[in-house]
Amino acid sequence: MITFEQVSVVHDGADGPAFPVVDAHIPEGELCLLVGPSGAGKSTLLGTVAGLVPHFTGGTLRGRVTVAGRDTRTHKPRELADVVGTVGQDPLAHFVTDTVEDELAYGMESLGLPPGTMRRRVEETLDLLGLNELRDRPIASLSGGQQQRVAIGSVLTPHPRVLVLDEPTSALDPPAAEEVLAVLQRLVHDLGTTVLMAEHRLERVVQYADRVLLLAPEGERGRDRAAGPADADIPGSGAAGSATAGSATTGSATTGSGTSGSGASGSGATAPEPAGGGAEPRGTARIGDPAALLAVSPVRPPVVELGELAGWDPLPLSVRDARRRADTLRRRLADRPAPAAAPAAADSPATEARPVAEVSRLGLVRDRVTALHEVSLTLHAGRTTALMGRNGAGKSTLLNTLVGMHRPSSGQVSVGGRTPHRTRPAELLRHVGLVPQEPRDLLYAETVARECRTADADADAAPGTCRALVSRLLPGVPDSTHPRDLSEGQRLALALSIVLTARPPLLLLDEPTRGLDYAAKSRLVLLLRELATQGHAIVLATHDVELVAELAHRVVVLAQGETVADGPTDEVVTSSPAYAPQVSKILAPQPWLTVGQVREAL
Ligand SMILES: Nc1ncnc2c1ncn2[C@@H]1O[C@H](COP(=O)(O)OP(=O)(O)OP(=O)(O)O)[C@@H](O)[C@H]1O
Ligand SMILES: Nc1ncnc2c1ncn2[C@@H]1O[C@H](COP(=O)(O)OP(=O)(O)OP(=O)(O)O)[C@@H](O)[C@H]1O
Repeated sequence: MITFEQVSVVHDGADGPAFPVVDAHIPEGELCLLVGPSGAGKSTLLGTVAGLVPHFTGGTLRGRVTVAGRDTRTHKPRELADVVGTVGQDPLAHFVTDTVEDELAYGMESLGLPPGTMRRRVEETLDLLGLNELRDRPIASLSGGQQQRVAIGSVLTPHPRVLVLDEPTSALDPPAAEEVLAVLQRLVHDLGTTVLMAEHRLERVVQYADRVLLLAPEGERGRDRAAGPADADIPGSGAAGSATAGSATTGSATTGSGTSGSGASGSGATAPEPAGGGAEPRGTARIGDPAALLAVSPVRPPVVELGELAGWDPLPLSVRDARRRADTLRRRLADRPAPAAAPAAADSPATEARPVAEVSRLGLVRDRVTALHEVSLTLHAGRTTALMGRNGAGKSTLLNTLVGMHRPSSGQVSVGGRTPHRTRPAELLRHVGLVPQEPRDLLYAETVARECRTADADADAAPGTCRALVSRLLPGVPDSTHPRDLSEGQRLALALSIVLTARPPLLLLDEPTRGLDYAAKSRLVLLLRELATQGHAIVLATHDVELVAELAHRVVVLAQGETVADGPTDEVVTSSPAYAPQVSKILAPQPWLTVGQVREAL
């Protein structure tokens, strides 16, 4: 259904191709997961399928991409719209109407479907994605996750034969992500829809994949692991990876396109070329069986890391697979001391008790929607708090209120002794910094280098401070690129670095791991732990349960604007399967939450 023949793309002004050569076939009725590190070229490759690359983005496309027999170089996106539905990384950029219901109907209207059919599908989709209550709402007033659901719904209603999805669950709460993936699986199984999807949170999606397209040349795994000192702490680093590498290379050596979805099939057997910035593509991408390719992938979910640590062969892809094999590991762990209650930084007694912000009975009404109700919270220096809860629960609203973007409707907010909405921004900057859900909102300059210089100057930091932070979080972010052209993960790394340059005593991060691969996430964890030990208070609004398990001392769960749980991380995350990290689900009732903790205990 989708065929890539010797495909590569060079962006205008780039000194080399955006990804390794892709030569692969994805049969009808399969879900193919596109896997690769941040900046590996996943979005670019997806763009070639919908015709966005090169028609909208410029750049040079080599080779041939066909969808349902149509060449995407000679067919404009509009001429592919009846076959391909696309959800990009930034739903706001793609909305064409103002309200939820209109947006769901828009694609069908353009295709001229009968009104009765449109009506029925809009209703079905509103139910399927839990959007019924929001049907009349202006899209601009929705939370990030609510918008992402609308974007997904709007491509489902025309029933395209091919769906191209770029991180479709990145802003979704864990139960919503499961619901969306179940819907996609039903389309694949019952209607024969073909899905090509990029996603960083492999723990959410890999068990649904019929095959994996790995956008990292052979040998990349070894290089990635050996990269830098920060990588020492990355789960699974070390020599074990090479032991399983053989099984997957066998899988990728056959050519052709199987239709069964079982076993490895595909192409990519040509000898790997050295990676690097030259004009030649960096090796060849591989397509095949998910387990075989994840064994050699530079990015792998915790369940695979745990499987490798325990020596399981084949490696498990789902919690269920892993639980079946976990008896021996549980016995080995049974007499080991439980991990320390706070999984992150060591407490420093000097800073521990000092509150840096106080929220007291905060209420906030926005356009008649109660976004927050009677929320009380004290944030202490040196502590990391995770804010969790379903899409629309009020997490972003709370963070935005702490930086003065909203005036409380009731109650009080105080940050560093100031009332945020009455404090001048330049003054407030010295007390609190926010990395917003959409990092683009922070970026104004023409190049990465200029953003960094401005950040250093604004924060009175030594020249080079911001740039060093960017490189530490995500090596390889180019200096001269316009922030608009960065990959999602690169843009986030830049926005984070800008805020961190000012070293605010209270650091707020709204969904800080969207677009970040596991290695970048591990580096972020190290950096934030370091800041917590130095006495910064950190609040993360996130749906990433694995990040929470690694980092947070405390978890606060919001539901419909109210606090419904507030306690130590291990207690809160294990009390509900929706918030439990993979390791905890596999080893429950034992207390381990992360692969790192298990490795240390063994
Ligand atoms: N229009 C452009 N001009 C120049 N370079 C670009 C452009 N678009 C993307 N790039 C570069 O191409 C590379 C691949 O970007 P892409 O967005 O495809 O990666 P990705 O795998 O989707 O990353 P992420 O996981 O972070 O979303 C990056 O280095 C990015 O900076
Ligand atoms: N401008 C607005 N007008 C009306 N309601 C709004 C507006 N902005 C947000 N809301 C509503 O306030 C509630 C809280 O939104 P908020 O963005 O804080 O949620 P969230 O917990 O961060 O969600 P997500 O996980 O999806 O990012 C939601 O019901 C949202 O639809």
